[in-house]
Amino acid sequence: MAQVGGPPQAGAAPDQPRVSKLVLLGSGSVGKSSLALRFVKQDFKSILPTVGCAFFTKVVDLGASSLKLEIWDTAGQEKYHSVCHLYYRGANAALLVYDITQKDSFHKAQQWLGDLEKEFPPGEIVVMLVGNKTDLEEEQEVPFQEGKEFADSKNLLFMETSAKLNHRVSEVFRTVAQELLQRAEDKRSHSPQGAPAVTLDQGPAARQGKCCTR
Ligand SMILES: Nc1nc2c(ncn2[C@@H]2O[C@H](COP(=O)(O)OP(=O)(O)OP(=O)(O)O)[C@@H](O)[C@H]2O)c(=O)[nH]1
Repeated sequence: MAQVGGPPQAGAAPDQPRVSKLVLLGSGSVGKSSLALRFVKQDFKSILPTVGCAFFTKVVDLGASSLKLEIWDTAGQEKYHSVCHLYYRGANAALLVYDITQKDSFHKAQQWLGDLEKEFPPGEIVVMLVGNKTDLEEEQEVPFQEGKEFADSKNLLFMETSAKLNHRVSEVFRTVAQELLQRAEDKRSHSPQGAPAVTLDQGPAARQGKCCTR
């Protein structure tokens, strides 16, 4: 579990990086907090179950541009499920995390997607399916191909990670950040006056090929 933080800032000054809200969803113990901790603090340790929601921020430097991610780490335990939709309101991106050694957690991630689909029109937010704990490959219950096929069928980005071994963790967040910036850029270039866009509403299909490897 991470520390519960205060409310995030609503926006950023013109010289500040664009701010996007990313929410981590998935069953208890799949490694949501560990992924956030690894990405934000380059750390991995035994952590207690999240209560309610924990909050992190990190500026992702993508060379020519950067993006500030507000990372909302939700509690996966069933008893908190009813409050979780409060956290993903206003999200620009979601990571649907499952544990590759727990088939149930893969099914649960699919249910979370159903919840997101009720909240957001198709393609409005960037969604990545993340199969965590690849270091436990010998116990794998959800093959890579099964995760990828599901992600493809739903037009989601997809990666497998190990928060423990720091395998592909930063790639997950950087890919989502890149996608958010790309969509904002696409939106801006398609708007009649070239005005900066606020709504992010294009699907990731065209760009997802680059991030479907272990
Ligand atoms: N082997 C292995 N263990 C991991 C990995 N990621 C997390 N864990 C362990 O899995 C357990 C649960 O991790 P958390 O990060 O608390 O999981 P969570 O999804 O945030 O859990 P909730 O807060 O209950 O929703 C902890 O004991 C972690 O150390 C991983 O990549 N590999």
